[in-house]
Amino acid sequence: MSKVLVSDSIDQAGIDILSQVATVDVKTGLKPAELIEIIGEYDALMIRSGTRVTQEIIEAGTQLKIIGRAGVGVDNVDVPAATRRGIVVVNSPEGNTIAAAEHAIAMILALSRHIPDANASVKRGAWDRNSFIGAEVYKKTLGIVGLGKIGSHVAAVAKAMGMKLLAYDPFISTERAEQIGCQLVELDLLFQQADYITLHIPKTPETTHLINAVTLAKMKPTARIINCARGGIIEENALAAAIKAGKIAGAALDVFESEPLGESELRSLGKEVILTPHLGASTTEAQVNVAIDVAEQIRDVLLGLPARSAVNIPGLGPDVLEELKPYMQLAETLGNLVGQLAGGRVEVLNVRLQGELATNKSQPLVVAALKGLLYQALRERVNYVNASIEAKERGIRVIETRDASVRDYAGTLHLEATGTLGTHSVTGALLGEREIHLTDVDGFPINVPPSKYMLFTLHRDMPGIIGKLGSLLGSFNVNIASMQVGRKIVRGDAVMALSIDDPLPEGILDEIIKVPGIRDAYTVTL
Ligand SMILES: NC(=O)c1ccc[n+]([C@@H]2O[C@H](COP(=O)([O-])OP(=O)(O)OC[C@H]3O[C@@H](n4cnc5c(N)ncnc54)[C@H](O)[C@@H]3O)[C@@H](O)[C@H]2O)c1
Ligand SMILES: O=C(O)CC[C@@H](O)C(=O)O
Repeated sequence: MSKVLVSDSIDQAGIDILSQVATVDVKTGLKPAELIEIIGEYDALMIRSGTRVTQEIIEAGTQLKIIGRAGVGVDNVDVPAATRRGIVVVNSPEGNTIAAAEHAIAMILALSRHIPDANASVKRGAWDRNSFIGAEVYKKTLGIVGLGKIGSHVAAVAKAMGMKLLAYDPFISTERAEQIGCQLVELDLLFQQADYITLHIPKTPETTHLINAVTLAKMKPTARIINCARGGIIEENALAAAIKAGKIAGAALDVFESEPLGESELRSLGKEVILTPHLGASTTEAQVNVAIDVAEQIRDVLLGLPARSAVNIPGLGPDVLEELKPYMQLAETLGNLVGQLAGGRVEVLNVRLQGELATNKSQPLVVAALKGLLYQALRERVNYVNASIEAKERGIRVIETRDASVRDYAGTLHLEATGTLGTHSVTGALLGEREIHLTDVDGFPINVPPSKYMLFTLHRDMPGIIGKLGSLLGSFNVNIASMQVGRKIVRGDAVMALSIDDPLPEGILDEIIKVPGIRDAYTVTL
């Protein structure tokens, strides 16, 4: 049975799902060294934001197949390191959207009405109504930086509160922003006009320290900043200094450059600053959502099924996957076949996607073809996650072409591998939407379903050659299941494709190429 380590607290609903297929150990609060020591026993790791999955941990996780992040951000996982090791990284892109958006709204209101400090003063026994005069949000301008899932929900709620909405997001259209009720503006204008600025962007090199001394100086002295996105988007010392100097009115932060928050100027500030310990996703509903979402994906991957929200398998969303599944199998089989025909080190793989495959949605087929191509070298170590990287590291150049015109099939895939021992090509298609057929080998038309053990010959089309090959195989006790010859002209060059019941015994290939008329022979195991 597989073993799953859960190293941050997650909802029981997730544990129940994992327990269907694995032994689940919940060990929270592990130090990095403790995690490194035990991770080698586990097939899957499930985390929230508390565990930093570094390259060292990934390398120690020799059995790891999947890392599941019960939440959106995967910035606490070294995704490139996981990708190189062929480990799928999955998240829950939508499970905590509402929770995080509502936390941002709560921060806006709490900041405007000084709720945390007013509450604390009453609990201390005071009845001070003069120190907590607030501000209304009605008719104020909210600047939303990042109009994705969370930013859009914040917009909807803020609109209902009567706020005017400005947004900055270079990756969404003006029409989309208008649908959400936002005016899309440049970042500087948003900084200059907003009474509240709320951040809903990922932390990337471009967004790191987006809020700094220079950008803070552009804001109104009455502006308040809310960050429920990621620590590090705001330069915290510059923010504290701006608030102290009265350059802006306040800030509410849920996330910090370093978590847990250590020594910080922000802690010393008064009611103009609200700090929460990364609670954006901490609702019962969101925790159930993300735990189920991610546990289901871990369960599926451990059962050999694909994950629906893998962050490191390009273009393999659930719809695409469903549609492409039979073609993925075709691509993998053809990759494996052409890799074995090519023999030595492959340097260039030409992938031609034809007919209905000539769309951008077919990108995962190239990955599947590479996975097949590298299977002989890497066996189970190659998968959809690392196939492209492994190919690149081996210097395999992939050339992709698309051709919408195709005659006999809805879609065909043609692979041509050029390597140290020459060039070989195969073409395949699906029959009845699922059954794989080889339709061409090295330019010779054939029509055979691939089988586990196959023999291909390149020979001269002449009387008696099929009989001679049949007798030779018979003398080695090799049973032929099917045989087909593909030729372009009568008595010219031809290809023979044989399905055989067992692997070809050692040494027989040398005998086969001694048969007059046979120029080459290749055996493959698929
Ligand atoms: N506090 C929490 O507990 C909590 C919970 C959930 C999500 N989050 C964080 O909230 C953030 C938003 O999450 P989401 O689910 O809405 O993500 P999302 O991918 O749906 O939206 C992010 C948006 O940011 C935009 N964007 C990217 N780079 C940008 C840039 N340089 N400038 C402006 N816009 C840019 C993208 O176009 C996208 O529309 C993420 O950082 C996520 O990790 C925090
Ligand atoms: O695990 C958490 O509670 C935080 C989650 C949040 O930051 C996310 O990115 O989804």
